[in-house]
Order: sequence, then structure tokens, then C-alpha cells
Amino acid sequence: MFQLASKNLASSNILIVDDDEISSTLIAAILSEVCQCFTVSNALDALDFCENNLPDLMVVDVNMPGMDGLTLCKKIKQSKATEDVPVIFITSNTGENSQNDCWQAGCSDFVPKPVIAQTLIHRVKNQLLSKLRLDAIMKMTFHDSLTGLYNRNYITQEYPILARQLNRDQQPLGLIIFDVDNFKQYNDTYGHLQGDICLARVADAMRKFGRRARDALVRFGGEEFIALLPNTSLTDTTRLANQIIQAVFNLNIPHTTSSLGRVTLSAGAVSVQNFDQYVLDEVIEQADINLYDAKLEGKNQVVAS
Ligand SMILES: Nc1nc2c(ncn2[C@@H]2O[C@H](COP(=O)(O)OP(=O)(O)OP(=O)(O)O)[C@@H](O)[C@H]2O)c(=O)[nH]1
Repeated sequence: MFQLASKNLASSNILIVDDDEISSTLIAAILSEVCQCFTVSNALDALDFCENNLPDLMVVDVNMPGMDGLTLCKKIKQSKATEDVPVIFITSNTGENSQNDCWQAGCSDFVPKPVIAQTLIHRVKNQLLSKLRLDAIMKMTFHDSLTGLYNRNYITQEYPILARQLNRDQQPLGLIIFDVDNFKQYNDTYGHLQGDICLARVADAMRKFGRRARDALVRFGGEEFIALLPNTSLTDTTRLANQIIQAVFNLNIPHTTSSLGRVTLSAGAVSVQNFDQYVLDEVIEQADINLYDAKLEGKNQVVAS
């Protein structure tokens, strides 16, 4: 996905996982004064929930039929998509061994049964606030403040992990580098502030196209963007590049000093498979050569190889 949202405490989502309906209703009633609560009655439904709607925190009953809370917590911590979601256990076993099992499973905290409302509220609040602060730091570190897209730090960190994974799975990586055409003239004509607004609008149009969870759109430099597309062939990468170019063309942002009369993009696309041979700079360099050809051939188009 091409975007990450920011939240406050009241708009945070927590997922309560408990097979006892009375207990989960009670916990939801207590916590609804802090944040938004969702409930499921078993671990498999919790994992399903996380696939579609990542919670900011989970409150999990330890003893449940089928997959128990400890196993669920371990699975949450093993998955890259969910590893940062704090888990608070609700447990009636507070002996030393049971407490140790909770920590070993990867929980952030636990609350003994019977639940004391104020204790639960404060523990959830503490964990949620830490999570929101972490999210904010991650956002600043890995996102561009003008467009909200990922920044260069993100691609530098993500690429080696992605390359290793794709290499293992024998899957290709599509990469497109986009550049706004005649942007120096745009700034010269409309001013730098209007230039910034233009870049934000272009980014908004582009971000609608990242459909898969690991697709990433990066503001790589001033008026340059990179789309990182795991498991994507050259045909599909080229198709996406064309769709994004068309979407920006359709914005119809006036650019009187450009030959097309509006703001347009050029792009260079590649799809690479054998990652042993490539480091990120080399893949980008290849896409950049194609971008250069797209500019030479008249702009507002993609060249792919
Ligand atoms: N407003 C604004 N302008 C920026 C930003 N980052 C880079 N630019 C400008 O983008 C322009 C890029 O110009 P060039 O690299 O010459 O390219 P171009 O004019 O787009 O020409 P072609 O690439 O051939 O289409 C420069 O004038 C930069 O100052 C930004 O964050 N905001």
C-alpha cells in the first residue's frame, strides 16, 4: 500500500480476543471510553481481522479453545505485518511460570482476572501511547512530509529485505522511476510554493495505484518518484507506469510553458529477477537510463526494458 495514516488515542483501534462473550463485552465497555473496540471470539478470526484491518493493540484472553492466546501472540510477533502490535493478556493464571509464558510469547503487558477497570484502562492507555509515538517516529523517519509518500530512507532500508525475499521465491521486482516534466519551468512560471502544491497533487494521484500490501511509492528526490513493485513482471510494471502517467495527465494541472500545456510525467521501468547481480543503485540506474530515453522521445511516456 502506498500510504500510512496518523492517529490519536480516540481514533485508535483495539482488538479484543476472548471466547467468553460476557467477558469481551465487559472489556469493550470499559475500554470504549479510551478508543475504538472490536471483538472476535477466537484466535483464527483475530488473525483474519489483522489481515484486513491492522489494530493498534490487542487484548487477548490466554485460555481459549483451539489456538490459545499464547500461540496467537507468538504468531502476531513472528509476522512482519503485525510484529509491532502490542499484545496485553487477560489471564487468571498469575503464577511465576504462567507470567513467564506470557513474556516469552512476546506480550507487552498482562492484566489479572478479575479485571479491575482502572488498571486495564491505564495499561491499555500506556501501551497505546507508546505505540502511537513509535508510529509517529516511524512516519517521520520513513515518510516525506510534503507528499506523505515514503522517502529515500524507506527504500534504502526495505530493498535488501525485499531483494532477499524475492530472490528466495524466484520472483521479479518491478521498479519505475517517474519524473515531472519541465518542472523547473513550472516553478519559474508559478512559483516554488505552487510547485510544492503541484507535487502533492501528483503524489495523491499516483498513490491510488498501489494495490498490493508491499507495493511502495517513494519520493526519491525533488520531483522524482519511485514505485517499488514486488512480484511484478515487466508487462505489468509497464502497464502500471502507463496508468499513473495517464492519471497525472488527467489531473489537467495547467503548465503553460510545457509543450503539452499541462503537468505530465515521464517514466523509466524495469523488472529484475536475479538479485544476486543487482544492488539497488544498479536497478535504479537501469530505470534511469529508460527515463532518459522517455524524455528524449518527447516526455509524457514510459520506456521499459
Ligand atoms: N517546488 C518544488 N520544486 C522542486 C522541489 N524539488 C525539486 N524541485 C525543482 O524541480 C526542478 C527540476 O528541474 P530539472 O531537473 O532541470 O528538470 P525539469 O525542468 O523537470 O526538466 P525535464 O526533467 O527535462 O523534464 C528544479 O527546478 C528544482 O528546483 C520541491 O520540493 N518543490
